[in-house]
Amino acid sequence: MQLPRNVIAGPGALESVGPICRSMRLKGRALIVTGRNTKGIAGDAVAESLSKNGYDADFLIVESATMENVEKAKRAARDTNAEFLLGVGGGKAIDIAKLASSQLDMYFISVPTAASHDGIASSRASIIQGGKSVSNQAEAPLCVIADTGIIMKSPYRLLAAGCGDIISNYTAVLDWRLAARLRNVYISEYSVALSEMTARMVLDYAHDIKPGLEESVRLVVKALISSSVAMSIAGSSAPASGSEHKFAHMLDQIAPKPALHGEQCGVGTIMMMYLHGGDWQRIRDALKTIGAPTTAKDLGIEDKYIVEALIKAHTIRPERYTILGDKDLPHEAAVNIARTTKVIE
Ligand SMILES: NC(=O)C1=CN([C@@H]2O[C@H](COP(=O)(O)OP(=O)(O)OC[C@H]3O[C@@H](n4cnc5c(N)ncnc54)[C@H](O)[C@@H]3O)[C@@H](O)[C@H]2O)C=CC1
Ligand SMILES: O=C(CO)COP(=O)(O)O
Ligand SMILES: [Zn+2]
Repeated sequence: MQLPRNVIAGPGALESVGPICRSMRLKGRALIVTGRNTKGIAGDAVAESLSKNGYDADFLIVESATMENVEKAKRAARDTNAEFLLGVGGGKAIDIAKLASSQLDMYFISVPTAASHDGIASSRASIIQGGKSVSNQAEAPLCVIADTGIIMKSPYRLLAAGCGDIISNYTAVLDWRLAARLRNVYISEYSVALSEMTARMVLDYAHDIKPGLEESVRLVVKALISSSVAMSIAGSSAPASGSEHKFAHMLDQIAPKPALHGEQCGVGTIMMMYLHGGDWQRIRDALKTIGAPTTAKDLGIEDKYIVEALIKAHTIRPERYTILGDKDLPHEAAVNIARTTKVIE
């Protein structure tokens, strides 16, 4: 089980990046893997904090979470003689830096600029390989430094997406239990308990998650970290990624303009909860209350892609058995799932 050694979350946390690296006795140059926008939002401030504490740093700008970009990050780290990496930005920059540093045997520090995903502190990296999303084992970050002041200023849409990524733990756990019964896969009850508790916190406090509220940011950031930890305890993403994630990853593959990861996972959770015979209306109501998408229209994705993603979702991570089974869904069944749950009209 691998967990971060230090987790700092609070307003102004970015200033502690340099001092934390000192306290962790890190040596040498740093490579900051970040996005085009997030460099200005946080990357430059991270470099400044490092510099004040005697560290030189180089930047690598990345956009998509592909294996090519992981290789690019590894090359950049070698070319600049970096000795540790920081991922500064959304889930994609963090996953690229996380996997590159694991493969290079280097320390990694996670600096999220948005509360949009639960990969902040996990030991997993979701990377597109051969056109498909693959969940890779990686090392958990040495430290997580989440500046809630910066996250507070990020678009509310990102925070609402993070809630969708957390609420998806409900169906992920149902799928995991199903796979344990049908396929005899290992299940960690500690991980299940943490994963479900985290999702329940967001569901129960949905009314308190609103734009412009510091408390909302704090609640969601803590939930994302504990969901990450549930994955690290399990040693897999099973407690936080099941059929609803397969659906979301398939949409990323086929929709001309996919929505945010967490938004797609939230909509997937409504439909997969219906398939599991659970209270899908409660999931839908909570997402609505938070202001997260609940329909194809909200996602900005045409109905036909929702149906196609449902039919083919089982082909993502075929080794992870879920309620979607291991065959294409009949077209009519997929339409029925999406219509009954009001995802499509
Ligand atoms: N490794 C793991 O355990 C997990 C990995 N993931 C992966 O993470 C990715 C999804 O993460 P996202 O953050 O949704 O995607 P992302 O990294 O593409 O970020 C979404 C957008 O938010 C912008 N952004 C970030 N911070 C901002 C700020 N402060 N102000 C304005 N804009 C800002 C980014 O520039 C980007 O345009 C997917 O690839 C998903 O598979 C998701 C959950 C868990
Ligand atoms: O997105 C995730 C959990 O929220 C990561 O898991 P996968 O990459 O296995 O889907
Ligand atoms: Zn996710």
